Amino acid sequence: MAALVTLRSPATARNISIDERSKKISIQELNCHIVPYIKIIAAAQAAFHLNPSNGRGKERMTRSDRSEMNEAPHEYASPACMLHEVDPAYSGISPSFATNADVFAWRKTQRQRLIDERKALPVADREDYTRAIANHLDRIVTNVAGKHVSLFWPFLGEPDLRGWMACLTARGAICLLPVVVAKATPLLFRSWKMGERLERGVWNIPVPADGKEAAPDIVIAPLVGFDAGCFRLGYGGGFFDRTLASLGRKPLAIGVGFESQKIDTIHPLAHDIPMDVVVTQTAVRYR
Ligand SMILES: Nc1nc2c(c(=O)[nH]1)N(C=O)[C@@H](CNc1ccc(C(=O)N[C@@H](CCC(=O)O)C(=O)O)cc1)CN2
Ligand SMILES: Nc1ncnc2c1ncn2[C@@H]1O[C@H](COP(=O)(O)OP(=O)(O)OP(=O)(O)O)[C@@H](O)[C@H]1O
Repeated sequence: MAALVTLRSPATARNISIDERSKKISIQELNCHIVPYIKIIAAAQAAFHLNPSNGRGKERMTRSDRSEMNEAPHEYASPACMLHEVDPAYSGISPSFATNADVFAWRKTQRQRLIDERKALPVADREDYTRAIANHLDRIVTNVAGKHVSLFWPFLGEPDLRGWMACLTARGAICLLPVVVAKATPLLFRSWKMGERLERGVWNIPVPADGKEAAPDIVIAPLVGFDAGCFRLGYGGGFFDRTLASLGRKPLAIGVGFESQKIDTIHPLAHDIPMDVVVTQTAVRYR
């Protein structure tokens, strides 16, 4: 089957014919101003179930494709009615779930599994992995004198970076610990160094009793899970997302965890803020 699409520009008419069997497009009289027409060709391809990437499977358009075409990166040609033909990632909606509530239910199961697996790590392995994480962090978190660096008091098998925190303090950093003020509100951060008084916070996590409140320049956030996009799964309170969203000056966000906590995707939702870097015992992943 062949179809003829006539395109009109102010200057002249162009004819584009599409042969569905041979999957070829021929363009007559197209000797200048090609770029505006490429979008229309792609729309026509989609309408005829042709491959928009010129024989390269279902790949998304790459940056070099776009610059070859001298086209703004946000412009895609397929009409909305053909969305089912397009890579589901285009729509920004997780393809595996119908509603956000389904994603939250899935996350709850994943959290439990990941926390159980983390708690089951042999202590000696956890210590080795934590040392490796601290070594990676040493190469990322440099020039800390006078900087506010937020860490965490470990629980449920998280890496224990308190030793590393003492090294940061010795290098002139002001280390902070997060404080839960109330459900569904951003965290506060209070300064703390070894020897200073702690009190019981929510979920019995120790928090600084007398520390000075400050905003972090660098946030080191423990991970329950993470994915290749550096999206983070936490304990389900939404605390770090709310905090990162509310801070006036965005800090460098570093997620830390063990390699076994990597999952294919956390099925990111609109509120999820990715980490700038995720550090495990074996890898440093930049977003
Ligand atoms: N060591 C450490 N300290 C931290 C954090 C952290 O992740 N690690 N936080 C990072 O934010 C804050 C505490 N966040 C928490 C959030 C939720 C739950 C929790 O157990 N929540 C629910 C279950 C949620 C669900 O799955 O529906 C519960 O109450 O049972 C615990 C801590 C501040 N301090
Ligand atoms: N910036 C925000 N504004 C409003 N609600 C938010 C925001 N960030 C997260 N939430 C809500 O918090 C809840 C938990 O979110 P999510 O599953 O992402 O938690 P989490 O990242 O695992 O937890 P945490 O950050 O405490 O470790 C969700 O209901 C989510 O909609």
